[in-house]
Amino acid sequence: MLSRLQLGDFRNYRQADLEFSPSLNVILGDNGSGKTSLLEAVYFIGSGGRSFRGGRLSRLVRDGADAATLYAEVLSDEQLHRLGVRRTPGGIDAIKLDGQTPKALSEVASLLPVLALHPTSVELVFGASALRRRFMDWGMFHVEHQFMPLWRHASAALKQRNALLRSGAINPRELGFWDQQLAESSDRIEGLRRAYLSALQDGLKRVMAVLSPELNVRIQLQTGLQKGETTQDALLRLRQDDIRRGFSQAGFHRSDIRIAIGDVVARDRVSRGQAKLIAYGLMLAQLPLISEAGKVCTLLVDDLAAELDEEHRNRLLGYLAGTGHQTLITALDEPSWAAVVNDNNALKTVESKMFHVEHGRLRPLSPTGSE
Ligand SMILES: Nc1ncnc2c1ncn2[C@@H]1O[C@H](COP(=O)(O)OP(=O)(O)OP(=O)(O)O)[C@@H](O)[C@H]1O
Repeated sequence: MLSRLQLGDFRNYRQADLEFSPSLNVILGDNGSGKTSLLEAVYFIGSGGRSFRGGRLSRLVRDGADAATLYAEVLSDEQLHRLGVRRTPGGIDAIKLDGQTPKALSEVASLLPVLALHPTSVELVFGASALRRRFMDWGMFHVEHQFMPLWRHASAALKQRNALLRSGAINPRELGFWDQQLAESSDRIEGLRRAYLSALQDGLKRVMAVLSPELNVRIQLQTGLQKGETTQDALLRLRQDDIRRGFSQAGFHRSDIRIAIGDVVARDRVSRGQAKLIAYGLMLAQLPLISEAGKVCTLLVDDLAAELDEEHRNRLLGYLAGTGHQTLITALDEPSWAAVVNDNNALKTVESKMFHVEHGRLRPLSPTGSE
């Protein structure tokens, strides 16, 4: 979990220094004050340098500054780690973890599992399959030791096979070799994903019973293979077409999660508000699995009220209050947050810290709201 964060020239922050609560942290501020940017900074560290909002990453650097700097103290496995990152508009140009220089920020992503619950999370239901693959692979990266080496091996095999397909001079024995490498590693990844989704389905049932009991959400791995077919069979079946197209159409990189309400695919059935509850439910269902792996997640919750009616918002807040994971949540001002707490008994007993942000300047508030 995140203990401390210092920002320099990140978005509209010149300088900020915050010490977080291990449970609930409420970030208050008007529109455009810098709430989302703060969550974005945390996400940047935990996701290996990504942002959860669209747009160019070069914009993370404050206008007119040369580089953004982030320093984080992260508690993982009861050890405090110190991480420093510098990002210029061109990319990350320096990383230090406990005095050492890792090759990439993604190498330290396992220290800080972050999940961002924000308005565009609905894309998990409505968007492209790549988002759902990234979603399940994120969970497996954190809970399944075998996953990352397997994924690297499969990615290397896919790259080699695609390069060969495009080379114009295909040696059938070489192609057969990469078929086998890609097929074997894909089948093993799919096996792990299937087991992961099955565990997730159990958790999802419990979360949805709180968030939205009327939605009977079912998830299932879709491999794109025909009935009884192995990945090796599919690669052979699609070989000529793969050669024509110059890429591999079967393998771990083509899987998807089928999200259904009863028997109907969710994207054809649900409203945006319902899709948001399903997406949040899927993310929150990962938390018990993260806990079982001995890790604590940092949840970034932005613009919670958007598209949710009061009842569902309160159900969600009630659930968030009891996860046992660290949460950073945004709200407009103290009266609106006080009203939320007033409606939600579970929030009253959670140990929390509040911060106020105005034009990129942050200050902590005492629990009563006065400075
Ligand atoms: N590179 C940058 N340099 C300076 N300011 C920036 C940069 N990128 C974004 N901003 C500004 O930072 C401000 C904070 O944006 P942010 O999205 O964090 O606000 P917010 O508090 O989440 O607002 P809302 O409540 O409307 O969602 C905005 O005014 C935005 O224009």
